[in-house]
Amino acid sequence: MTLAIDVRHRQGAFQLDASLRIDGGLTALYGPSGSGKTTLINLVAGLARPVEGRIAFDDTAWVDTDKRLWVPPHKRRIGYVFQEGRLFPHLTVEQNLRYGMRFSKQPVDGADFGRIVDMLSIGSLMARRPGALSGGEKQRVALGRALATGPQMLLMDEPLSALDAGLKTAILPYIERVRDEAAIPILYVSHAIEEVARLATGVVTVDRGKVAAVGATDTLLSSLSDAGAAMSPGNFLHATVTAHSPEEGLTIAECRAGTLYLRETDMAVGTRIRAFVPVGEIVLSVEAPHGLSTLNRLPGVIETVADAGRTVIVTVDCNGDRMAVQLTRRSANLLNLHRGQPVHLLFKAVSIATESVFRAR
Ligand SMILES: Nc1ncnc2c1ncn2[C@@H]1O[C@H](COP(=O)(O)OP(=O)(O)OP(=O)(O)O)[C@@H](O)[C@H]1O
Repeated sequence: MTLAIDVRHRQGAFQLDASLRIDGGLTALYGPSGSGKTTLINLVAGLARPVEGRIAFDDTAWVDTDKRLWVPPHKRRIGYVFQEGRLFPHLTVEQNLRYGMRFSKQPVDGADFGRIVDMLSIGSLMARRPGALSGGEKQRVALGRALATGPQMLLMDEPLSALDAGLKTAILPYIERVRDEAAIPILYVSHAIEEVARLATGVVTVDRGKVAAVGATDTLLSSLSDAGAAMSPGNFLHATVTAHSPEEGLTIAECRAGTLYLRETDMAVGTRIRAFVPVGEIVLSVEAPHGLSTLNRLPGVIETVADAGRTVIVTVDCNGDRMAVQLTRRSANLLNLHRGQPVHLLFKAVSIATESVFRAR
């Protein structure tokens, strides 16, 4: 499946000019506040009409201003999950789940309904009303309600931003399951880099109403480091869990760059993981570190030193793992950093969020 978007739109002083193609998997729309992410998915959903342009899902055009073609939202077969669940407070979970199905042209059948309920572990909540659900449970039900309509595409607009860190971590595996099992494309708006790093198979970055970059998650989030600080991008390290130290609350893993010390996870020894290390969390040292509490110490050699506005982005080859580090210009000047220089990259185990360490796909 392919969603092809080529639109121009105006909202007050804001102009959106976007042209992109999205294939299957979970595509994150990522960018600063006010960049136009919600506007873009509202255009896809049919909640707004572009001033000019075309949006097509495979061979079906949903909007084509040249041909005066407009398919209303309910005929696009899109499931929509918002920041706050927007469940009907007076209906039970089951009634909420079945509500959308009544208005859908192709709701799921009984077997698929059961699969959705199992996939999201909401079977035990069926008789409750939304007021008796936690924030994370509400979002799982909202996701279930969207899936039960039998959508051909799912739009999720910052679905986790109202949840605290613990609830967020708890719901991420469910979104991964939907991504991997529901086999429909998902367009997912977020400005939380860890969420994008973990969930997205592809990323579209949006900046001031324009598509800035499109690419596979690992490649794109790593290369964003060259684009500047505003996005707070980071590095993916691929590693294998080698041990746990429950008394210290640590999980230990090996990657090409060296040994990683992470907050304790429940991933078994031997599990292949990806850890997302934000550029801003890394300290660069030109000498072997002594007397520091920092557990993660990866040796490497500087590859590039590049200006990024008021800061400097340094890329370091750590035995084949390429890591980007963000420094102030003053630090870079004081250390006289240059290509080929041996350095050490340091970061604390606790600076890597639990949700930033996940199973490799
Ligand atoms: N109805 C409207 N009338 C005029 N301007 C609007 C309207 N709705 C949104 N805007 C403006 O359009 C721009 C894009 O908004 P949009 O909600 O798409 O951004 P966003 O990237 O989703 O931001 P956030 O991450 O904060 O949700 C913003 O500058 C916003 O102020």
